[in-house]
Amino acid sequence: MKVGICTGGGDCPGLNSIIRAVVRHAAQFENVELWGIKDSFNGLMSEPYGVRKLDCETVSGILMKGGTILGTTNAGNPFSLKNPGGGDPEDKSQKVIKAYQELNLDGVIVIGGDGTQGIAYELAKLGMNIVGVPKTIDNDLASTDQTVGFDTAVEVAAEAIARLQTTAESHERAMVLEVMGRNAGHIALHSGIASGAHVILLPEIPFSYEAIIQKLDERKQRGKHHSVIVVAEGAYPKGGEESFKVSSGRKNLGGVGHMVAEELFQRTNIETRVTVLGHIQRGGVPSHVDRALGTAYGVKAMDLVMEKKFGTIIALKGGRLTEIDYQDVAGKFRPVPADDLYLQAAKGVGICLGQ
Ligand SMILES: Nc1ncnc2c1ncn2[C@@H]1O[C@H](COP(=O)(O)OP(=O)(O)OP(=O)(O)O)[C@@H](O)[C@H]1O
Ligand SMILES: O=P(O)(O)OC[C@H]1O[C@](O)(CO)[C@@H](O)[C@@H]1O
Ligand SMILES: [Mg+2]
Repeated sequence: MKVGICTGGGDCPGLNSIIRAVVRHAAQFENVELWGIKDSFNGLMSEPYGVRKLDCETVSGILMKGGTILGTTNAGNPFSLKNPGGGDPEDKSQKVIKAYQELNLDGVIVIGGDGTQGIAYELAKLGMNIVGVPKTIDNDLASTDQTVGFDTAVEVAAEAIARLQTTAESHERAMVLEVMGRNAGHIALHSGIASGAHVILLPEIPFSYEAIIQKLDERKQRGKHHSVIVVAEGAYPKGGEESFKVSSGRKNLGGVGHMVAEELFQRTNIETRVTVLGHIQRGGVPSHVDRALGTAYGVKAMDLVMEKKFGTIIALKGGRLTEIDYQDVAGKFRPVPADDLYLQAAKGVGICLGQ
């Protein structure tokens, strides 16, 4: 059996633990070859193909290494591939299918978030045998309780909040921390609760400045002249819109932290400062949770390949790994639900959610 493996979308801590587990588990079966595909599906569109054989030696020592040894991209949709020379994007999906056939692959393990899995579903419809593994710091993939990478990102954000608490207190400032997560507030919510943020603003709940100011006033009356405000990059004010910034010609969510800080200063005269945590949330050593979860996902992925259960993506549900049909996941996004356990917890301890 010849099996491909790739990582797609933004990188995250824990990807290498999945790759390592797949390769090590594959070695327990006879006649299984693992082929790493470079940079998501790009390795199947390049000439020559960007593929290399993986064995236990190749994956030795990568368990605690951040990033992905296979490389990745979040700008490589084969169905509408940007033309480096300019002009309209082109559909290169048939090139991927041709490579898959020419390489004699029996299946591909696709490790990715919602974007990558959406592409994988379309490729599966064209005849590729695919098993999906959910990863992303954003934790916004439908049907799974936790994606690989989320735990580490929360850990990093929680540490940042804890550090902002002390400097906020010394200077009696409102410190604003902008965290990642695209249009889902999981990172902001979990890290904010974990490190005692006073205000958490999520994309799921359009915020009002009046509500935030009321919270700061209440704190002032209790003799607390500092606060920490965690803002998810996709958050926006009631009746307003999301904020974007352009990096290397690409429009990404970002900028809401500065907007909130400035508006609060204008309205209250409280001194504010902004920290944009950025890609620090995606780099470095994965947490033990992501390393263990990644290993479990990797083993399950290889088992599904051996059982020929293609067209499925793994999901963690109530502490168990199960497989779900691609069609039940693709195109679905998981924001923080209104009845989320952590949303209730935040409200229960009096954190202002901007309402
Ligand atoms: N709904 C979609 N359907 C098909 N392709 C998509 C969709 N959304 C994004 N893409 C493409 O998927 C690729 C990866 O998407 P994205 O950047 O969203 O990463 P991801 O796999 O969701 O992981 P992460 O969110 O952690 O970065 C990009 O090439 C993007 O153009
Ligand atoms: O690496 P890039 O292209 O700047 O993308 C950043 C985006 O990717 C993520 O880190 C993961 O999806 C988001 O949280 C963030 O909005
Ligand atoms: Mg995504």
